[in-house]
Amino acid sequence: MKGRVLVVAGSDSGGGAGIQADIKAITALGGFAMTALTALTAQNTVGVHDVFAVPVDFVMRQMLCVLDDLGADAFKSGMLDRADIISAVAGIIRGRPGIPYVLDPVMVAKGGSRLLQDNAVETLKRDLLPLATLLTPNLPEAEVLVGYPIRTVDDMRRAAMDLRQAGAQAVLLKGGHLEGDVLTDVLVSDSGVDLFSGARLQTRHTHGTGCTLASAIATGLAQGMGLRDSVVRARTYLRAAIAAAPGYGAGAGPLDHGVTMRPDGLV
Ligand SMILES: Nc1ncnc2c1ncn2[C@@H]1O[C@H](COP(=O)(O)OP(=O)(O)O)[C@@H](O)[C@H]1O
Ligand SMILES: Cc1ncc(COP(=O)(O)O)c(N)n1
Repeated sequence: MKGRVLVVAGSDSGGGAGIQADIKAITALGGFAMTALTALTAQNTVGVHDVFAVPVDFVMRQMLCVLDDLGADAFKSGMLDRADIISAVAGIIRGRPGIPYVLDPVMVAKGGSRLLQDNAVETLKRDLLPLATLLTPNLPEAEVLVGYPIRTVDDMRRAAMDLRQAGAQAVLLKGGHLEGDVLTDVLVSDSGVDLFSGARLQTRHTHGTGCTLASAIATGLAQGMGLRDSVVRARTYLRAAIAAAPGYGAGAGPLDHGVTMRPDGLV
């Protein structure tokens, strides 16, 4: 069974987002997670308190070691921190065109800390966007990438189409940051436009939702599922994990990534 996902992202010591969320989500959906760390954050549910950068050569070492030996069925990237890391990661992914790649353009943590340097956005657009099988921006990230405000689902549809024009093969623009009781994610791919809507779960425990969703989708692609089916399963898993959130911490708490492993947790 295929299902090896190589994740390039940062560590969240609080266990709710970043590499920790990625490993948990991939495992919960039956995949095999491998990792290349770009940065370590001292982080909890309240915010990012410190960042320790990993040198770019060591990020590449981690990726190449894994690829030379274990191999991968999908790539997923999250916090890339700096422009030099983005260019290096792009070089490695570009050399393996058959492997699907989910690009989560992480820029700012929920608490407001920057997880990508300002000068790195242009590099991300130029080097990584054209390699993405799927780009998964949230609303603020999509605004930075397209350069105009996004206030409605129609705006989301337009922005997702523009980002596809900019080079991503498909775009899932996530609507969690839009006000309202109903949340809509917009998928634009070569099959057209798909809207996924659902009731907003009333909770403050949404730390790591973006990381979790992108890794869950990458797992589906690694396992040989189609893009739409991967998105549908990932959203079902994400909702179950949000609904079962344990409520840890004083801020935006983590999800229950292990929900699929409980007798009553169905995906
Ligand atoms: N309260 C919620 N209830 C249900 N789904 C949510 C909730 N908050 C976020 N989501 C879903 O989680 C995913 C990521 O959310 P979003 O907040 O848009 O991105 P990010 O976590 O990257 O900031 C999206 O699929 C969104 O629809
Ligand atoms: C290391 C790391 N990577 C990504 C996120 C974004 O997650 P979120 O937007 O859900 O806070 C984070 N907080 N920390």
